[in-house]
Amino acid sequence: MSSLEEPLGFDKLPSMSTIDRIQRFSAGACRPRGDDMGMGNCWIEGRSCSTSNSCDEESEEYGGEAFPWRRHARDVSEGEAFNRRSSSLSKNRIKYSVGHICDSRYLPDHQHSCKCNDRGFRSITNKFLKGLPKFVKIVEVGPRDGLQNEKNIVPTSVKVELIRRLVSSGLPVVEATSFVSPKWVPQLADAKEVMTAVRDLGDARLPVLTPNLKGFEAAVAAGAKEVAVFASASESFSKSNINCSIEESLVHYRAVCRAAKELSIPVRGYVSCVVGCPVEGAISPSKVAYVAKELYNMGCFEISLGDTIGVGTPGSVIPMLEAVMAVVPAEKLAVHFHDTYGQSLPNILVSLQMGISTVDSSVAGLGGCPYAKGASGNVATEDVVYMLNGLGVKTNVDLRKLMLAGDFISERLGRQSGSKTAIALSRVTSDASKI
Ligand SMILES: CC(C)(COP(=O)([O-])OP(=O)([O-])OC[C@H]1O[C@@H](n2cnc3c(N)ncnc32)[C@H](O)[C@@H]1OP(=O)([O-])[O-])[C@@H](O)C(=O)NCCC(=O)NCCSC(=O)C[C@@](C)(O)CC(=O)[O-]
Repeated sequence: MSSLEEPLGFDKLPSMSTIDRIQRFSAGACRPRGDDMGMGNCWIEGRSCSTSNSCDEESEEYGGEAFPWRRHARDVSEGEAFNRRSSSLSKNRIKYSVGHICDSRYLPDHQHSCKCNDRGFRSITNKFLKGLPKFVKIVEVGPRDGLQNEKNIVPTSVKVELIRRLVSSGLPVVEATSFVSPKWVPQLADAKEVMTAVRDLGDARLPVLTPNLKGFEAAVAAGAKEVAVFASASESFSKSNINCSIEESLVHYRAVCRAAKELSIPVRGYVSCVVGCPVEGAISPSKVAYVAKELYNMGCFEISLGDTIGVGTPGSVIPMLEAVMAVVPAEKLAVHFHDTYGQSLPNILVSLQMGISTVDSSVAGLGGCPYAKGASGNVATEDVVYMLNGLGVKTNVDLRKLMLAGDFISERLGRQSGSKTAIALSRVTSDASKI
């Protein structure tokens, strides 16, 4: 490990009390709890510790809402089913590939201390982080959003293997492909073959994009059990992306939702250009709220808000979310950030603080929309998982397996991963192997 990767210079620490605080966050002091996959959550949630001197109920000093938009605590049962499997995989993996060299700060399931008996420290973290959810559902969009913009056609077998690896990393949802016109998106012309090959992968939901009834019917015939429709908050982007106005698209999507309801197929709704449009510039939050509400009213079980060209900052994301949350409940919303300006992680953090607990991301930061000039890749899933691990928020994703999936696709595409976490952690591992 190079000195740059040391999180703090211990020699420069001002006082013993600070050292004490840091030790609580270091490998020895911050042992993961066996019963929760090392994702003990008390320093975020301020509760649930098993030791007598550990966190009790949330610090009274910060009993009020840190963020006015915050919804009430969510049911975390959705992720619990993955816990045991991921836990045992993690332990084996760590011993095998990292051995004793790499300390637990880098372990995928590393979670900072449950022994948070330092009231001052707890108060500080509670003050800034108590609105975070316990569990974040990550919707992996790499095989679809990530690959759709690739110029060279990726072989179907590679797409299928990528999906298989992503699923085996514990991701609960992996968007597999799009049943769109092959003239518009040639890269995904093999949607039927991909879906047919992955339809029986057991452990994850595998939604596909369907812009109209034709796409919906083809998706269902290929075995899709969940679909997504994609509208835009920008009129210009709607026309360039799906060749129709926003209102026309909503007519198509109502038809898809009706057909899906008859077959009990869940439909996710996307709204793109929620902050900015490559043609129109800034998009007003009220337009986003309007489209989101229409999609919600027609039966979409979840609305994903896409910053398609990645121009948002917390300064523009907060008012947008506030407008949407006035018409669609926070627990029905997801955020979908492209990382063009490196703003995705702060945007995600602020979204979580506002009560959202579903985040779209793309392995190795793949991505970009063919009809949004200048749009870069989605936020890398590895970076999201790393941040959430550090915050003690559960995802049930095995970071090591996820990184292997990222290596796999990056090698096939002939380029370095777009994930800073993947690059940094592979450097740590390779440095370690020289010792
Ligand atoms: C919507 C259409 C189809 C309209 O395309 P169109 O040309 O207006 O459609 P049409 O109804 O006039 O039909 C033209 C031809 O397409 C065929 N067709 C018609 N529908 C389908 C279908 N489903 N599957 C396969 N073929 C289809 C249809 O059969 C016909 O074939 P032909 O008679 O010429 O041989 C087209 O514009 C299209 O496929 N667009 C998709 C573009 C796309 O996938 N963009 C990327 C999505 S990413 C995004 O939106 C943002 C998001 C979700 O990632 C969030 C974010 O990042 O912010």
